[in-house]
Amino acid sequence: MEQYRALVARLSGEEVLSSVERLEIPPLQDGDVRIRVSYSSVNFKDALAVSPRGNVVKRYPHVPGIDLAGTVAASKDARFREGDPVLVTGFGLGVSADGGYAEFAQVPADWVVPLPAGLAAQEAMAFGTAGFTAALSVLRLEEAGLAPGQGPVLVTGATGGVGSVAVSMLAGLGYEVAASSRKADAEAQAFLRGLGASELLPPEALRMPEGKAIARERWAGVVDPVGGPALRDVLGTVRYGGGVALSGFTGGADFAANVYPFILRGVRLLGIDSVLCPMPERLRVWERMAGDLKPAGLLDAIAREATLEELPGALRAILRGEMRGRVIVAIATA
Ligand SMILES: CCC(=O)SCCNC(=O)CCNC(=O)[C@H](O)C(C)(C)COP(=O)(O)OP(=O)(O)OC[C@H]1O[C@@H](n2cnc3c(N)ncnc32)[C@H](O)[C@@H]1OP(=O)(O)O
Ligand SMILES: NC(=O)c1ccc[n+]([C@@H]2O[C@H](COP(=O)([O-])OP(=O)(O)OC[C@H]3O[C@@H](n4cnc5c(N)ncnc54)[C@H](O)[C@@H]3O)[C@@H](O)[C@H]2O)c1
Repeated sequence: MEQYRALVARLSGEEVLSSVERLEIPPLQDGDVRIRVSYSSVNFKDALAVSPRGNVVKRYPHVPGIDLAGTVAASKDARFREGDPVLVTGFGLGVSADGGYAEFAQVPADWVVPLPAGLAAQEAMAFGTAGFTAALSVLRLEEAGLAPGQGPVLVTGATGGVGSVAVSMLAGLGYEVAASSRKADAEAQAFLRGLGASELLPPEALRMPEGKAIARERWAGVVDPVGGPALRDVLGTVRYGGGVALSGFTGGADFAANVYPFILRGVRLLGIDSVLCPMPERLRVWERMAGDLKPAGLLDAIAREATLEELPGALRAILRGEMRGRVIVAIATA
């Protein structure tokens, strides 16, 4: 029986411990595709998947990794053939099913996206779920009427995965980008300027004046992977008719808001879900990511590589809010 290397997360008392192990390739079920993984990536959700109270994974041992890119090694679905370059993000990958931190993965064909022309596997994983979420946020804002020239677009959590890709995509499309980050060091500032942000703001600068229910209009649109209580202030400063694409909760899951931005300015709160995004839209988003949404410095400026062995450290760092840009995982086949 052929073996493959994978990062395996196991419950040990109250802790989840991860290490690289050799596993046996299971038989391929009807309707499934076996993928030889070349790259994966690191997302906030991957860190939750190896956290005992992360609420993402229900059973261990488990192979995490919500993203993968590679080639089809075997297929029991007529849509895919051996050698096809493909990618998978979301659905149950790395959550209900073993994920991309492995040399091989087996998934339902319904989860598989053909790698779009113009995108290498490495680039697809420099995007990964975070980049897909940034792209979906931009698309939803465009659908709500956002266009360059309307005023600054705010990106929160701007040095993180979703945030940094969003800054880069928006700047590339010609938007004026204001980047909000807790990281005030020179390196983080240079990183954000390099991605195309023209204004840098600490989270405190987004607060509405004390006692105000709504404040001066500032943002033509907002990409918000941070969420939490600060969302009230963000909503209160969106320009007439603008949208807020809300994707994350690094700042908290709960927020209190009032009705004024919605009923006085027609502000729209746009929920962003990358996980179950239906396949026709998923394919459209990836086409845009291989085209006009692909940042010039995707691999050089935003992403850096890690090995399977380096993953536990990278997962701890993202949970502590220390991530800058994207980490792609190079999966070497033995
Ligand atoms: C890609 C980036 C990310 O997605 S990062 C987000 C990672 N977090 C998760 O996946 C959330 C995991 N779920 C949870 O933490 C809890 O279920 C939350 C959402 C807090 C709700 O808890 P609680 O109020 O106790 O309700 P519950 O667990 O009984 O669920 C209520 C209904 O909601 C559903 N639900 C749960 N999780 C998800 C999910 N990830 N996607 C879609 N639906 C979800 C449950 O299935 C349940 O619905 P039903 O009763 O089964 O119909
Ligand atoms: N809705 C979706 O489909 C979807 C998809 C991808 C990510 N997400 C969510 O988006 C968020 C970001 O994911 P990521 O992979 O980019 O993570 P990341 O760690 O790369 O980025 C998160 C950023 O938020 C910052 N941050 C953390 N706590 C903060 C706080 N209290 N205030 C302000 N900034 C704070 C961090 O410093 C970091 O820069 C997560 O909550 C994740 O679950 C959702």
